[in-house]
Amino acid sequence: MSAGRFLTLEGGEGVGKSTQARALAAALETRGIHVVLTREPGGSEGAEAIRDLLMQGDVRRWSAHAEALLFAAARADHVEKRIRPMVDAGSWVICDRFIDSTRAYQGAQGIDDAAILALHGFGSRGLLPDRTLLLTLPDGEGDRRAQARDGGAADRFAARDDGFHRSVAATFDRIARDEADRVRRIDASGRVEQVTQRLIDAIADLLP
Ligand SMILES: Nc1ncnc2c1ncn2[C@@H]1O[C@H](COP(=O)(O)OP(=O)(O)OP(=O)(O)O)[C@@H](O)[C@H]1O
Ligand SMILES: Cc1cn([C@H]2C[C@H](O)[C@@H](COP(=O)(O)O)O2)c(=O)[nH]c1=O
Repeated sequence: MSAGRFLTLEGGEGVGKSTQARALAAALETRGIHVVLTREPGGSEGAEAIRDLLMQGDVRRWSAHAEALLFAAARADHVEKRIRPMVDAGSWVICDRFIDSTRAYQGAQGIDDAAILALHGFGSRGLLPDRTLLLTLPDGEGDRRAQARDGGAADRFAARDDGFHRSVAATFDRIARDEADRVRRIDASGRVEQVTQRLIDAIADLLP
């Protein structure tokens, strides 16, 4: 049995993470790899229940600190109940968002990066992906795609202002610069199949 792998897709709203997670899963399955597709917040029964708490309601429903704890709790359950067991069993787990989203989004609300990583160390034993694929688009393009998809109905996070989303993008960029071994920036413009090929190129060294 070949080794399991843990891949994450990251980026701002509407850049194509869910579309590419599905396309990458299909491409890997054609190579005979067993793939588990999952997402955050959510991915296990307990984490999906926490997702409902996080995604619904007023923008100010939770304090920034409470929100960071809820994301960490959801991830701890997801990692223990689903991600680690599936990777240990030899599957490739593709997760739509993970710890870097917390660093970017909760970081944009003033939560310190070191505190987020400390919570991750405790809750999820510091699990990091084998590769993180950071999808990038020119400013405003992801928003346009998301609005075309949602018809203007935004969740608690997407509804925040441009300054918030600029801060999210800047943190993703910083993480990609500082952790270049793990994180690859992927141009998400062009046709879906072109973007998928860029993702495959960015994990070529991990393929069996
Ligand atoms: N390469 C592409 N070109 C044009 N449209 C695309 C492309 N990839 C995805 N889309 C469309 O853009 C919209 C957003 O894509 P998707 O839902 O995959 O993004 P996302 O990053 O997962 O969004 P969110 O962060 O809001 O969950 C969808 O309507 C999708 O069909
Ligand atoms: C994992 C994670 C997510 N968020 C935010 C980012 C998005 O606005 C939503 C998730 O919506 P999606 O359509 O499922 O991508 O939640 C966050 O703030 N912190 C996190 O750790």
